[in-house]
Amino acid sequence: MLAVTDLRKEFGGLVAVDDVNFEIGDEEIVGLIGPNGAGKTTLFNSITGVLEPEDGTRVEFDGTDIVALETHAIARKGLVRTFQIVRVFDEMTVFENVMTGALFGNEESVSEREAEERSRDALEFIGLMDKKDMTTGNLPIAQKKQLELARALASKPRLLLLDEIASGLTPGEIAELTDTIRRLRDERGISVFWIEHIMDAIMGVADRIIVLNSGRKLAEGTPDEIRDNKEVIEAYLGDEA
Ligand SMILES: Nc1ncnc2c1ncn2[C@@H]1O[C@H](COP(=O)(O)OP(=O)(O)OP(=O)(O)O)[C@@H](O)[C@H]1O
Repeated sequence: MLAVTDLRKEFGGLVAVDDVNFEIGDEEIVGLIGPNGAGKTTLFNSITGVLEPEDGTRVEFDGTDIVALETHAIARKGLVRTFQIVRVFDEMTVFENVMTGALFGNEESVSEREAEERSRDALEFIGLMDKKDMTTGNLPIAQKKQLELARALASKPRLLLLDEIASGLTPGEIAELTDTIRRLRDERGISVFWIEHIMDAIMGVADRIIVLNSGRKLAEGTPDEIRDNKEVIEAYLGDEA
């Protein structure tokens, strides 16, 4: 579904992402972890059109080169992301927020009625239907994150990029969130590529983990393989020292 080849991004003399290669398949949940400054956010930004990667980088989504495309054009193709800092519109209701995803996230134009149907479906799937008329600014953080997921779902994604969606949540809220993410894959066939610092959140649900360190891919494997990987452990210990 997503094939990234020789992804490179420099800031002045600093190589933030250093010729990284990987693929994400259909109905797969892939975690992206690594110490602070490893290049995770830069990698996400380079895939989603926020940053322009260096020449030689190839990013193919369903066989189409998306490197030169703008963020909204990439989203319309079905590659949708959430942000580390939640970006819902606080002054709108929950339902209005989800409608923005349903109306603007799709390649084909969607009627108001169809958008409303998709929004209702997304809110029901995520479990937020009873909050649909609330002003978003009044929601607690866990529900704002659910709302971000609902809005993304309403735009009919094929691949969802999640940026530290578990941060700031209690263990109970994290368990609920990971359950929702697993259902997105199992029941809706959506692939997930997920940056996360909270290991308990990502290790329990990911099929595969990619580890970045100093811009390079340090390791890739199942959660169990990554937990036992000496180089990965050392990279994290170095981060804490
Ligand atoms: N806009 C920028 N200009 C210059 N340097 C940048 C910019 N954005 C990121 N960097 C640098 O690129 C490197 C990778 O940063 P990035 O934010 O991608 O790491 P990260 O793995 O997401 O870190 P964290 O886990 O702390 O969010 C860091 O050295 C960072 O200082």
